[in-house]
Amino acid sequence: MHHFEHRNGRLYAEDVDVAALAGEIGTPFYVYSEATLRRHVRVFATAFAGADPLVAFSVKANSNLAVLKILASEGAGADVVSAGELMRALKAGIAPENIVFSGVGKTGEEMKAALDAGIYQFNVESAPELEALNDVALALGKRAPMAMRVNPDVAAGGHDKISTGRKEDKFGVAWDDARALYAHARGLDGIEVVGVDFHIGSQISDLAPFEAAFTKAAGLIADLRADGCTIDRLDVGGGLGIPYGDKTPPPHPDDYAGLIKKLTAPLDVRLIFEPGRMIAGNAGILVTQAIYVKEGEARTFLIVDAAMNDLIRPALYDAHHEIQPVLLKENAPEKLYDVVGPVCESSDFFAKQRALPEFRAGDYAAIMSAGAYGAVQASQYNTRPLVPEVMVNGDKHAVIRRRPTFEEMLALETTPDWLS
Ligand SMILES: Cc1ncc(COP(=O)(O)O)c(C=O)c1O
Ligand SMILES: N[C@@H](CCCC[NH3+])C(=O)O
Repeated sequence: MHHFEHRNGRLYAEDVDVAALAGEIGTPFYVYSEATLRRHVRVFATAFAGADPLVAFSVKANSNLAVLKILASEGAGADVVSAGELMRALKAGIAPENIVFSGVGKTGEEMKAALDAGIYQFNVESAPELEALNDVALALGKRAPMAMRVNPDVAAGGHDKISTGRKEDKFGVAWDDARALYAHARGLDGIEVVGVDFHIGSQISDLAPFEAAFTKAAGLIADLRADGCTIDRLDVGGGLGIPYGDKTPPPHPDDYAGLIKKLTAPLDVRLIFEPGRMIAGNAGILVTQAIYVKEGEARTFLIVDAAMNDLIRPALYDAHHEIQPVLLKENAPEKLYDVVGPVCESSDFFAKQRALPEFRAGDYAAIMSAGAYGAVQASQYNTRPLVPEVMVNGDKHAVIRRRPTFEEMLALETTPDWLS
């Protein structure tokens, strides 16, 4: 069941008419479906009923407090990568014992905040980070629960810029160093070794890399246990791809969960998942309005009011997003468009040479699958206000982040006194 679909030629977000919403909110804006978020996070609860995995939503994918609150109400935890994300997760009501902290550059201050909060686990990514965590924990008179993020050196991920599990990527501890580093960690009084962690990339389109990484991790767990480490947890990261409408769809989340379940059954570990895109990606769309249709010499440009600063995925990763008219017109001819924004960059595009039903200035368009890595990666480039985010639930809707005023956008800036 899809929560963004046309009924009688009009796009609905659940039971909310998107064109009416656009009239009320003003374009561009993001819309999220609460029902979709809930359905996606329940995949794990269903697949692992009775096994009590921790589903730590990767907050970087969509960090809006309302989104986090919805996921928290489903029992989800959070995977955070900064003090800011930690603060959001706690504020949304996610219990500290359901929070894991990832990232290659955690600062001492961030470690302290997380230790004070009493989070579940630090995923440590290097030898110097391990020392720093030990020092911070000792200074607080605490022991930091620690899993090492190991780099299994498997290639996975939809795009070079989002691959993370290869030797040349900055993430994780080199496979060959892991065992020695764990042995060292065991001797540190500020560290409590609890598990093993990997995360191999994002928008992964088949299950083979997960199986490869998992098989290596299982071997490591056996070695570490033989060395005398207590390994009770395995964090398998995130990374499962979602259908964006261009390529063969990635495996269904049920199949992914099934594979992990089968592989981990003999291991006797508590599983931690860090899904981001899988939960939020297809729970959101970006609604925009055509400003002009420009007939160029070689192309027809559909110039819309959303831009790369609102959704940077096409510019950054050549990502494909489906584009749909919000209101379908009967017998509209198809035309080839470059769909672009108003920002002064050639990389400001949403689609190139895309066949779409004919658009006119003023028509609304929906950029699909924009719920993950959309609003969170937005900027105010060209002094464009961050666009509002709206949550729908059945026929209800609420603005969950409003558009800032220009005064608010400038409020942090001051002119040096020698200029006044
Ligand atoms: C450590 C970690 N966990 C989880 C995720 C979430 O990934 P995804 O949105 O692909 O599920 C990421 C981002 O790739 C990450 O870096
Ligand atoms: N931001 C990327 C995914 C990166 C995942 C971060 N760990 C995307 O939009 O596809």
